[in-house]
Amino acid sequence: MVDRPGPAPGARRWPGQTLGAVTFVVGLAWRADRVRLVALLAVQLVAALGLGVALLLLRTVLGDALRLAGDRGSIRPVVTGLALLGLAALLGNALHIAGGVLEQVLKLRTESVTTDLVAATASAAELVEFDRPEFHDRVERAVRAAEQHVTTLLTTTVTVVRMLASLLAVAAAVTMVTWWLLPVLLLAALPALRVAAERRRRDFGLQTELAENRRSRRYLLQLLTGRREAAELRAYGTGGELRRRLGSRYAEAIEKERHFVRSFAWRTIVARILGDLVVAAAVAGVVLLLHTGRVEFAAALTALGALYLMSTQLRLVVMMLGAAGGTVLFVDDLRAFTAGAGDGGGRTAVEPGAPSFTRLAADRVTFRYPGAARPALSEASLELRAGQVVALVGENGSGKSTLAKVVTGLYRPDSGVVRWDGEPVRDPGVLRATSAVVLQDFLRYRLTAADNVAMGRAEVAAETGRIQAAARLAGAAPFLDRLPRRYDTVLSPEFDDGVDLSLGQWQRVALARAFFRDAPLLVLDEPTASLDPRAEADLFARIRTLFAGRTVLLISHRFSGVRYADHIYVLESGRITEHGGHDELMALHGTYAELYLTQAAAYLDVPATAAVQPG
Ligand SMILES: Nc1ncnc2c1ncn2[C@@H]1O[C@H](COP(=O)(O)OP(=O)(O)OP(=O)(O)O)[C@@H](O)[C@H]1O
Repeated sequence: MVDRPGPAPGARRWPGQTLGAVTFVVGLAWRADRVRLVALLAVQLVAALGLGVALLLLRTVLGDALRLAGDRGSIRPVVTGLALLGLAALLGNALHIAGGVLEQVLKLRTESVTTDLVAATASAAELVEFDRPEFHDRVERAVRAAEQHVTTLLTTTVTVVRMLASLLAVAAAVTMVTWWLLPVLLLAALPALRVAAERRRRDFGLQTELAENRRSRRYLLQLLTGRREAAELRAYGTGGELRRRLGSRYAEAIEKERHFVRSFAWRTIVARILGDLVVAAAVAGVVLLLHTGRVEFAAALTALGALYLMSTQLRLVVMMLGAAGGTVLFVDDLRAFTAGAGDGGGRTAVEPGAPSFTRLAADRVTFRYPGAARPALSEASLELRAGQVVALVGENGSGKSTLAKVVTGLYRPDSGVVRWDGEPVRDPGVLRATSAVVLQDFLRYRLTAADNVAMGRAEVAAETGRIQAAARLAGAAPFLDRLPRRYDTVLSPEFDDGVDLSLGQWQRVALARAFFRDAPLLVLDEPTASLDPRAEADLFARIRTLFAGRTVLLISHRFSGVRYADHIYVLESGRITEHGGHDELMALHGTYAELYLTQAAAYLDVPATAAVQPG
């Protein structure tokens, strides 16, 4: 699960980690397209086998050619051998092209499966995770791994399989001549392998360190290029300052990367030279054998060719493993991140006909946001009875939205419980399944109008009739009907034929989404903040008929609507300080009465101080 820290990347030993990452990637490719994966690996093996056969053929052709040169043989076997070599080269090329095509499609399919896995893990994470910077760093790394590293490691794996198989085939072909070439070559690769392992570990550390820098760069770029941001940026002339910040964040990252790359350059050079010295010694060995007459000329020539082939392949393998260093760690990190994806999201679907509650209560709930000095809610209790309209009031930051999110299962309380008909609710998914929320900062999907409504209940077929009915109830139908493509219009000018809505119109669309969800509990967090006075009065006047049969939790600073609620709770610094009906609370002359009269005074032209005087 995402809230498990997972094994610290870089802590496990290199072979185990690499094997784990490769198995994970191959597993993803298998899930994505097993036919292509098997075909691709088969192509690599056949191509490698072909190389070994070609080498043996070369040795025979060379022997025949030397005999022909010494007037001891005929031209026929030479011509046949050369023709067969040509055919092998043709086949090799064809296999190379076929492999490329297979790999391209397989990579895209694997990327799609991996991205979906990351999306599933992020969607299943508890809402509170999104308030932790570490979670965003992990998501950032996971997205990066899904978009780049998984396919890179897949390519590396396929290439390394081909190279290792080629090495084996070539080694098998020359074993009869110079069996000791293989261990010598492996020895030559050792220094480079060591440097690659060290680089891999440090690279991941650097990338982890730079995660926040990358997120901040992405955010700044979004500010500078986004449509929603464009107006305010121009109005305040902030573009230049934001670009300067983007530049300085880039400069920080470049400096760190530059330092890292330089610190490894000389070690890589030394490792290369050491490896080349071992290969040179092997060449000298073959020449010595030829000189002392222990191998014939054709065999020695073939061995030298093979030596060249093997050392190039081995160098490429080491290079690829080195380059795959960070990749392995990123993939390993992704594996830990996505392990157990899908088991933490709980239920969010409203099951038609699901039993509703008679009483839903928050019982002394306390909740603190990650990293916050003080709790946003302290032992807050509230009760919602079926069919009631219950209001939450209080000053900015008093905890109203947080309490609503606890009651609807979006946050788990640190202590206290939510009770359903007296029974503690263990699975917050049940609460999410029972409620529809119109959040203060509701989503504005850059999708069609119909989608914007139907997302209220995405798991059922979006019937046009039901969408339009929900839009009518929310007062959104008149303007949605006038859109160029009616409900099929995309609500964003960033897309062809797309249009934008006014904020008040968007608020009605969000309300329509809640109607479409058709849940027993409705949370309306400042539902009229952007509505005009007539629309606001209309919503409050009709709130009971509109939501008949449902329970409504209303958060609002508009006391004209709040006063008609069945029960009103007043929050102050995360605590419920007063509750009751409007008349009861007015008679108390407490916070509610003060807030109510302050607002009323503004409309009645009465000085607020006079209005809030008791009596
Ligand atoms: N995601 C968050 N991370 C950290 N602190 C938060 C977060 N959201 C809210 N808070 C803090 O929790 C407290 C309660 O916030 P909440 O949004 O519940 O208040 P509210 O009563 O709904 O305010 P408003 O009337 O302004 O909408 C505030 O002090 C706020 O700063």
